Amino acid sequence: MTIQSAFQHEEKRLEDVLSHIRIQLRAIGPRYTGDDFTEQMIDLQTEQRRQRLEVSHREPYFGRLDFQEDAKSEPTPLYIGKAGVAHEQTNDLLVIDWRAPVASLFYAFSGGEDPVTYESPDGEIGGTIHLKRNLMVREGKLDRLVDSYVRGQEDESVTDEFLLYRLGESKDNKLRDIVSTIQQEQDRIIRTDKNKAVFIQGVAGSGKTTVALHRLAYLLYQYADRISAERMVIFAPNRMFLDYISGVLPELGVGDIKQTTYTEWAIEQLQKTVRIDDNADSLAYWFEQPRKREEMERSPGRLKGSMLFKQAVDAKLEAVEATLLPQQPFEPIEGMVLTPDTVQSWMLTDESSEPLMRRRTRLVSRLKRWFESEWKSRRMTDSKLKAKANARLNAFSKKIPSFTATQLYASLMDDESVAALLPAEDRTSTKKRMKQGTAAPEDLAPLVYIQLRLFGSDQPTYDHVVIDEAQDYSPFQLESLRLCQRRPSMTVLGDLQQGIHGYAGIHSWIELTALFDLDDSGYFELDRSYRSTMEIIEFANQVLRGMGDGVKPATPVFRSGEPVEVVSCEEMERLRLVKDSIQAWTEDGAYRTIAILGRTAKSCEAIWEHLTAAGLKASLVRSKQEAYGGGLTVVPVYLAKGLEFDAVLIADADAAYYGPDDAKLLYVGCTRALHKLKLLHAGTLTSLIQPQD
Ligand SMILES: Nc1ncnc2c1ncn2[C@@H]1O[C@H](COP(=O)(O)OP(=O)(O)OP(=O)(O)O)[C@@H](O)[C@H]1O
Repeated sequence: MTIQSAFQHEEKRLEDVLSHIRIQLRAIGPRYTGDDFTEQMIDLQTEQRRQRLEVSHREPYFGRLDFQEDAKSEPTPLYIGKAGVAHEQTNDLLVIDWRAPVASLFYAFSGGEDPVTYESPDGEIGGTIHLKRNLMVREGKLDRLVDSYVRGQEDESVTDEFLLYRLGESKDNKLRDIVSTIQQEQDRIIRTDKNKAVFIQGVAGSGKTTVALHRLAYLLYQYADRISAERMVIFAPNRMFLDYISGVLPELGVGDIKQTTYTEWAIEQLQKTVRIDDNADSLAYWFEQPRKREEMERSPGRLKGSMLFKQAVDAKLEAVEATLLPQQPFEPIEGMVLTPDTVQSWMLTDESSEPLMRRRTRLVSRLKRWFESEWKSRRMTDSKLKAKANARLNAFSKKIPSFTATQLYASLMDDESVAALLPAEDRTSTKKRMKQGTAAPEDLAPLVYIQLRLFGSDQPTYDHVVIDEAQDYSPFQLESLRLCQRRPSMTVLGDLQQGIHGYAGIHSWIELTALFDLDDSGYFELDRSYRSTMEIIEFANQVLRGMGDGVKPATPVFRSGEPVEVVSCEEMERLRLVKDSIQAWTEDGAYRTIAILGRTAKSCEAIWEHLTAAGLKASLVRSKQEAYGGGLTVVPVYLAKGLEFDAVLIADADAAYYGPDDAKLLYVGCTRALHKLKLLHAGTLTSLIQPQD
């Protein structure tokens, strides 16, 4: 079949499917407006179905796979889309949901005539693949058709033409779904079992964030009867990043997943009993001035985030529990006695896995009930005696101390074990913060952990937790999140090579993976980078080498673009050259998103003022920014992590701004660019970049 006739054939088939979708849309009646609750619920579901069908009507599918099952005599074409569509009468599948087991063949297939298999609910199914076709449908019209594999043709491997086409597109201000081009190594992660803590180490641009979001959509489909979106949570580094990724899940038909930052979540868990210390702007502290590696190693974030510190907290909690109950008997009136052993046994048998303070409350109520029943059974009536007994009961209850998380944490600072771990000034300032009701970022994990161990949470446990940029998390933070799950079900992703928050995060994945049993966890690496052109990736890999031995360079997809430019200038010319470059790029019109990355917030402000004075419409990103609007943005390099832009200009690649310890930061900056990267430097070029010929 020629490409032309294949195109016509697919157009006809598309029209046929669309007509079925229209029939189904027409069959949905008007919306229910009455008061009946059941009807309202049914209406909600119908409305969701209508929305899904409308999306399908615009783009019903993106791929076709001709699969011949072993027992069958000929291949069946399977059309794969974002949502399944069944024939309204026969129930035959016109479109298969991308998350269905058979669709895994579409992603896993790498060419060749060898038999393939997939896991269906009824067991393994084998067969052969005859065709893998990518179809681009926009607003119900077939735009593009690419056969990436045709059985029997000379080149038997799957080609990347369609992927390259997608990667070459320019981006707007939101991350997008990749269902039509998910790669084999990504699909494996997406479809991993629910009951695991999955760790993903991936180079910049390898699709970690995107994969994690697709995994959520997959889990919701695959375990629809066991998990719900309301009991899932995504942790991202800041609000701006959350805004940036906010489009993907709705595109995948998933809503209602809580998206938060660790700080916001922790404050919520602590029921707003603390607020973040305004003086503790750790970003400004660590990034606005050069800081030494050794200082990072001894930082409060590393110390208080460590498992050693958690052990000290655990020991404190155990000591509190061991000494919580008074050693005297409880005797509300003469002769009515409860021995310390009985009180102790009540404390233990009352659901000993329950948080300590809840058990305390339960115990106090039980003492009351016990007294009341003894009083009754002894037929006592003397009201004066009863008042006296109640006073004794209150006095006894008070001897069972109750703590808040902040009180216990503050008192921990006086413990010898902690004195050996934290410097004296840190312990003093921590106590001061607890008194004032404030917390530094590094206090949050221990505080939440103590809170959960003392009081538990008033929220349901999480079915699944996603942690993005997890290299910036401490083991203690992960432990605090583990307390919110019955069994581990997590997707934890990051890149150690972008670990610019070394003062708080991990230096090796073992620090986090070691928290889980081997059977409960999985570890994956993603080495291919999809974001940037080959030239940009090769350039960034060169920066990476500045981190020393053991680094893993990214493997580019074969997408060639312009060479990376490194331009030297005089200091006084810098701002003008930034402006000239940007003007040229905007006039060109090829880029929808452009970023100028400056080393500090201050330098970004100067650039932004200069551009604004020249009449360029740019937005300046600050550390507490909530949204990312796309277009032309000036952003401190340390806030650009996770984002991407069609074109990036690094305004100050000088040796004075990027010292030998700043390789990660510069690497982050370079890898934000999709199609175009330029670096300016005044004076000596940073030693992280080899001078170009
Ligand atoms: N299989 C794919 N098909 C098409 N595009 C892809 C694919 N995988 C990743 N991408 C694109 O690559 C870019 C990088 O993806 P993403 O931001 O998820 O990567 P990341 O690993 O989280 O990056 P970083 O660590 O640098 O923030 C995005 O534009 C994404 O759409």
